[in-house]
Amino acid sequence: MVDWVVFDDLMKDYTMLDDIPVTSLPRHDDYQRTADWLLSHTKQRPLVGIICGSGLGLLADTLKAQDSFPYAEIPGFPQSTVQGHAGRLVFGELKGRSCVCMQGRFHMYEGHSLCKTTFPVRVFKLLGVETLIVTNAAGSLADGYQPGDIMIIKDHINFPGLSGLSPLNGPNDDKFGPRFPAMSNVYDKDLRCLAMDIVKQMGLSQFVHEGVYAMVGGPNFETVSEAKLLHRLGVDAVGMSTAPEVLVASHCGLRVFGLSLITNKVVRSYDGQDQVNHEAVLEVSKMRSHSLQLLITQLVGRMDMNNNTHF
Ligand SMILES: O=P(O)(O)O[C@H]1O[C@H](CO)[C@@H](O)[C@H]1O
Ligand SMILES: Nc1nc2[nH]cnc2c(=O)[nH]1
Repeated sequence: MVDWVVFDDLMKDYTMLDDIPVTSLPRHDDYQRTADWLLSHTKQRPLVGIICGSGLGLLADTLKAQDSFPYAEIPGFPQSTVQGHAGRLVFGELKGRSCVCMQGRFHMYEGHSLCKTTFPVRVFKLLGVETLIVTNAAGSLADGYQPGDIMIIKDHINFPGLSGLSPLNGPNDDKFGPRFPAMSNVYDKDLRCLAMDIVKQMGLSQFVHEGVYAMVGGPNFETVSEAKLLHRLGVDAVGMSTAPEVLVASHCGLRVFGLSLITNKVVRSYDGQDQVNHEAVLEVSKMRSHSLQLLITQLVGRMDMNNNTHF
């Protein structure tokens, strides 16, 4: 079984790809062992995997016929340390469709290596999941966005990735996917169109946008100059997660859909008094998570199954 303590300790000392201790990277067997344990503890056979962002874990509570496992009980699973991330894997049904839901995700700023933050995604793949839905809490840079709005993620800018921090670093495991995966169509267009259709029917068009998410490393929020830079680059919303999970999902052939709940405006002026903080992020997430839950439930109910063009 992968020894995260030893691995993370080693990773602290290795910044160059050449120096990554290859024997410490999780191997296919490590992911498989966790997936086999889960499959032997639940009758659910999920086709949809959902990752809940900060304060958005209530979605998992709406699953029917639940089996749930604290992360601490799952062999090989990392532990979450952030407030608003309960740390449970919940299996169950949404609209009669079998799903598995992470009530709490892992972030790079917690000190996890990126392959650890994305470990569950490959486990999902081995459970039989075809589609990954990622959600997050994010700050907005786009002019028309308000706290409480929802952004369907059209594309992302992965700042850690652009500077060489990728969960796909190290030897490629061809059993999961190719050495050089394309990312130009990573957020599935059909699912984005279906979501927009559902949004119209729910009468939510005024509050829902489609835009570009940027991942930064965190854990600090942005300086004014960083916020101005992100805005100039065409970023609509910024957070500290999601991109690594999406990379790993797409690499192993999962179809991906992503939603950001806008919890705050990123401060772009030196004159304002506003200061973002995690408690405010959680408060807005909880307040508006119901619409996001309804949207995801409808989407799961209406999406094509066994129709994953990535296979
Ligand atoms: O991306 P999620 O996990 O939703 O959380 C977001 O909210 C936290 C900051 O309040 C950061 O972790 C940021 O990434
Ligand atoms: N980086 C970043 N992450 C967030 N998560 C929620 N809000 C924010 C924000 O304003 N900036």
